[in-house]
Amino acid sequence: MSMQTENHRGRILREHFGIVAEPGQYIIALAGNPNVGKSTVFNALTGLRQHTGNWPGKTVDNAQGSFTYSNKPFLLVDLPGTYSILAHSVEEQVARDFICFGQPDATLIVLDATCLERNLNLALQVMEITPNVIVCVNLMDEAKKKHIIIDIPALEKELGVPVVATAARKNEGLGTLRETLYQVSTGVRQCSPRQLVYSPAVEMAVEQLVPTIQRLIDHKLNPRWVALRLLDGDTAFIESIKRHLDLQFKNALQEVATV
Ligand SMILES: Nc1nc2c(ncn2[C@@H]2O[C@H](COP(=O)(O)OP(=O)(O)OP(=O)(O)O)[C@@H](O)[C@H]2O)c(=O)[nH]1
Ligand SMILES: [Mg+2]
Repeated sequence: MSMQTENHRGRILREHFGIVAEPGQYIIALAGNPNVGKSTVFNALTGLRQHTGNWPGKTVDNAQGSFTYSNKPFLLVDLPGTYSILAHSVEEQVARDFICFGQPDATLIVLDATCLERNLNLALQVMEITPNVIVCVNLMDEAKKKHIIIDIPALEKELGVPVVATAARKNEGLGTLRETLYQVSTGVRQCSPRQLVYSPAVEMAVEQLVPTIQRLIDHKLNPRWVALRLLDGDTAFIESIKRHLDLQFKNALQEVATV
């Protein structure tokens, strides 16, 4: 990555999200349903190197913590616990906007091993936004107690992104998690997340919108995801684009949205 891009990215992060990142630090967003052990994972990875506050302009907690792995610096950003990131609440909006516009190098999604099916909804949503996803199946000790067996390699194959099993409270699986975060953030390991396929009518509309969106957004966002949000009539998303991207882009995108 060029120095110019890195500086530009750093500036966007600091101004809009209150993220205090050092130059060269890899940024990892930490997402998950409420009460799945996100903060436990966050604490296990960052120890005491953390600071907390609020998201700018919101009464939503913001925790950031740093760690070093293989001589590379990382900043972990703990997002509010949400079941979805379709921005139906302020927490969902904060999580969605950071994953979309904060341009983290990777997004770590923590899932509860005892109710995987419900938790996978959020993982699939994030996988529509960004390819750099790592799934952490936490609470493996609780799953074991309930005789729930999870085939991690099969899940990894189905999802197309790395899956790591952990019991964060017992500090189990954290070594593998660190190594996987390192590999995905630095680009050593490429992910190819499975994409949801919608009805033929939706897919056809997406196909028609994508080339125009691609031209307008200049690789800033995943065009398929933007097309899906526009087709969904997601006005909150258009508001977020207004806040986070430049005016020229905003006006052009609104024209696309009204076609
Ligand atoms: N048995 C077990 N308990 C865990 C594990 N990870 C976290 N916990 C416990 O689960 C509870 C919730 O953990 P948190 O880390 O606060 O979960 P969270 O996702 O940050 O919760 P919210 O921020 O409220 O959404 C706490 O009591 C943790 O000690 C684990 O791997 N095994
Ligand atoms: Mg928490």
